[in-house]
Amino acid sequence: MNEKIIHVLSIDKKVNNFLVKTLKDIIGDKLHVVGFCFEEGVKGPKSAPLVLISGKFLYERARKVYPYSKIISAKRTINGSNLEKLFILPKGKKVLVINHPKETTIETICSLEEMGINHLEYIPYWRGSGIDIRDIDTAISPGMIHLCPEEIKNKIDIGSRPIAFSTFAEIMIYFGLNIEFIDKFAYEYGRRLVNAGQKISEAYQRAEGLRKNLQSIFAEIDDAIVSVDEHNRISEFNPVAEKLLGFSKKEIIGNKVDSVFKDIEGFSSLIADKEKKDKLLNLNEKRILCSYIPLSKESGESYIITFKEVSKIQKLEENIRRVLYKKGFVAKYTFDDIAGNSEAIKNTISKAQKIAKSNSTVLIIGESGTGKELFAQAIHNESSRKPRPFVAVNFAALPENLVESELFGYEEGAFTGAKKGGKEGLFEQAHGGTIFLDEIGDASLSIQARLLRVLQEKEVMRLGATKILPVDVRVIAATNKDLKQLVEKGLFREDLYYRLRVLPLTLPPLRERKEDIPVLAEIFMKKYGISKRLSKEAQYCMDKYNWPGNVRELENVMEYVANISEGDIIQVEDLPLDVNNISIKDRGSNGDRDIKLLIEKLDCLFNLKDVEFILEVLKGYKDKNIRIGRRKLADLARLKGMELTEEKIRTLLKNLQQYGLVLRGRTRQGTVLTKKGETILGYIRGE
Ligand SMILES: Nc1ncnc2c1ncn2[C@@H]1O[C@H](COP(=O)(O)OP(=O)(O)OP(=O)(O)O)[C@@H](O)[C@H]1O
Repeated sequence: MNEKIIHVLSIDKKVNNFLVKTLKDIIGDKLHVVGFCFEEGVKGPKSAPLVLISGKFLYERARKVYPYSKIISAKRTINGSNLEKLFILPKGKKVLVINHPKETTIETICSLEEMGINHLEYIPYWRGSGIDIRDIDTAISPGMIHLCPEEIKNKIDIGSRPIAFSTFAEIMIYFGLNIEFIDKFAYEYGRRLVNAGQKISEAYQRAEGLRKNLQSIFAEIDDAIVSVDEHNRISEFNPVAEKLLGFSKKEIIGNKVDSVFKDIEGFSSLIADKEKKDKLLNLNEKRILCSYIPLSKESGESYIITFKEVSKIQKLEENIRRVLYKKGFVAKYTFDDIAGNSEAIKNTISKAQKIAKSNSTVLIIGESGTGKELFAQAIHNESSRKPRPFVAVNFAALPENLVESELFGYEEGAFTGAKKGGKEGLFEQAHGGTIFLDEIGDASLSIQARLLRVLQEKEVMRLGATKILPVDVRVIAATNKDLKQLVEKGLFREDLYYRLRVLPLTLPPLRERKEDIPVLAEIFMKKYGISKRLSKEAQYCMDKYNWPGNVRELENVMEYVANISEGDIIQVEDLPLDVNNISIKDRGSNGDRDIKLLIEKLDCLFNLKDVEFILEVLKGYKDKNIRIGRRKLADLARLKGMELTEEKIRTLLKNLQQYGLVLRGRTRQGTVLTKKGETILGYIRGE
C-alpha cells in the first residue's frame, strides 16, 4: 500500500498555495498534501509516492528533483468568475492573456476556447515574453493579474484555474481510495464545476441581454444615436440618425466615424479628447447638438454620439432628455461596486441584498451623495429583473409641467404640441424592470396621486387615453428629505408614504463611517489616474472633515487633488479649501474644541514637547520684543538636552506659521509669537 503523501510542485508560490488548498479542501482528510515551488528554490533529490506538477511543461525539472517518484500533471479548467466581463468585450478585440510560463499561458487560452469563449483575439503574455502591447488595452488572467504590464488599463482577473475532475480521479485511484468515496467526491466536485458552467452561461445571457437592451433602446430613442467601437468604426446607427444625418445604416456600419462625418465642422475635435461633452455644430445649415458619451471601461474606448437638431427641440424638453437618458436604461452598478469596510456599509449591503430577492417597493433614505442610485442599480442587478430595463427618473430635475407626460406618456392629440403617434411613458418603458424614482419628496401632490394609483393598480393610463395598460414594474424610490415631516406638513401623501416604505433602506452618511474614507479615496484616485499617498496631515484633515456631500463630495475632492497635487504625496495644501480648512488658522480662536483639534493635529505631526518648548522660548523673547532665529532656538534646545535640529525647527516653524501661531520674517529676520500663539501656549501648558 502506498504511503498517503502527495507533493505539489509548481514554479509560482501563489499557484502552489492554490493547488495545495484545493487538494486539502477536498481530500485533505485522506492524504497528506505538501507544496514546493521553484520560486522558493526547491532542490532535490526528494521523494514522495506521488508528485502533482502544475503543468506538463514542468516535467523535466520535476524529474530532476524527484528521480524515483510517480509524476502526474494537473489538468486545469476555468473557474467562471468575472466571465461576463469577457462576453461584453466586442468581437475580435485583442486581449492579452496573462499567465506564466508560456506553456501555461497557451493552456489557459485553450481552456477559454474549449469553454466557448472564442469571440476575442487572445494574445499570450508571460513574464519576459517581450510581446508588443502598444495597441492593447485589456488583459485577462486566471489569478496572475499581478504580472500584467502597468500600462494596460482594463485588467480582468478570472480567478485561479481549479483542478479538473480527471486529475482528482487519477490521484484517488493511485492511492486506492475506496470507490464509494470517489462517487461522493465526483458528485460534490462535479457540482462545483457545473456551477462554473452555469456561471458562464448566466454571464453570457447577461451580456447578451445587455446588448439586446442597448439595441432596443437605440431603436426606441427619439434622438439620433450612433455607437462607435474602440477602433473608431460605427457599430450601431438608429433610424432617427439615418433620417437626421441622411445616411443609411447599411452604408455606413463599419466605416470610420470621422470620415463619415467629415462634413460636420468641428466634429473631429468633439471626439478627440475622449471626454464626455456636448458641442453645437453645423450640418447642411442645421444647428445640431452633438454629445460625446464614453462607454464603460469594459467596452474599451468605445463611445456613443447623440445628435439633436436644435431648432426642432424646445430647449426645456432637450434638457429633460439629457437628464433622463444620460444613463440609458441600463443599470451598470452591482454590489461589487459598492466599496467600504465599515460595519455600517457592510450591514447596509447585506440588507440590500436581501431586499433584492423580493419584489416589493423599496424606499432608500439617505443624504445627498450617499449612493442611493448606486444601491438602487445594485438591487436591480441582483434581482430577477436584471435583464430588463432600469429607468431612472429624477423629480428634482424634471419640470412640473412635463413630469406627467414623461412618466405616463400621452396619446396623439392629447395636447397642443403632442407628438404624432403619441408617446410611451417611462413606466411603460420600464415594463418588466425597475423604475427608480429619485428625490421622490419633490413630486407634486397631483403626481403623488397618480403614482399611488400605479402602485395600487399596477396599471397606467396615458394622458388623453381611454384604455388602461397593465405594467409590471418594481418601484425603488429615494429621498434625502424627511418624508414623515413632509407628511406632517401636508406636502406628501401619507398613503403613498406607507406604500413606498414597504422595504426601507437607510444609507449611512460618510461621517458615520470614516474608516471607509481611505478605500474610497483610493478607488477615486485610480479613477482619476493617480496613485499617491496622503501625507499624515492631509489624512488627518480628511478624517476630521464632516463630508456634508458624502461620497460624491469625496470623489470630487479626489478629482481636484488629481489635478492639483504634484509630488508623490498629497499634501494638505493640495486639498480643496473646505477640507483643509480644518486647519487651525481659521479655527484657533473658536474656543476649546478647536484648540483641542489644533493640539491633536500638532501632536500627530510633531512631538508636543517640542512645540511647547518653541512657543515658550518665543514667548520669553516676545516679552523682550526680540525676534529669534532658528540657530538660536536649536542652541537653546541642545542646552536643554532636546534633539531639535535646525531643519526640524524650520519645518515646525513653517507649520506654526501656517496655523497663524507665529510670524516668521524672511531671510534673517527671525520668528516671533502671535496673539493666537499665546492663547495656545497657555492651553498646552494647562493640559
Ligand atoms: N460605497 C460606495 N462605493 C463606491 N462609490 C460610491 C459609494 N457610494 C457612492 N458612490 C459614488 O458616489 C457618487 C454618488 O452616488 P449616488 O449618485 O448613487 O448618490 P445619491 O445618494 O443618489 O446622490 P443624490 O441624492 O445627490 O442623487 C457616485 O459616483 C457613486 O458611484
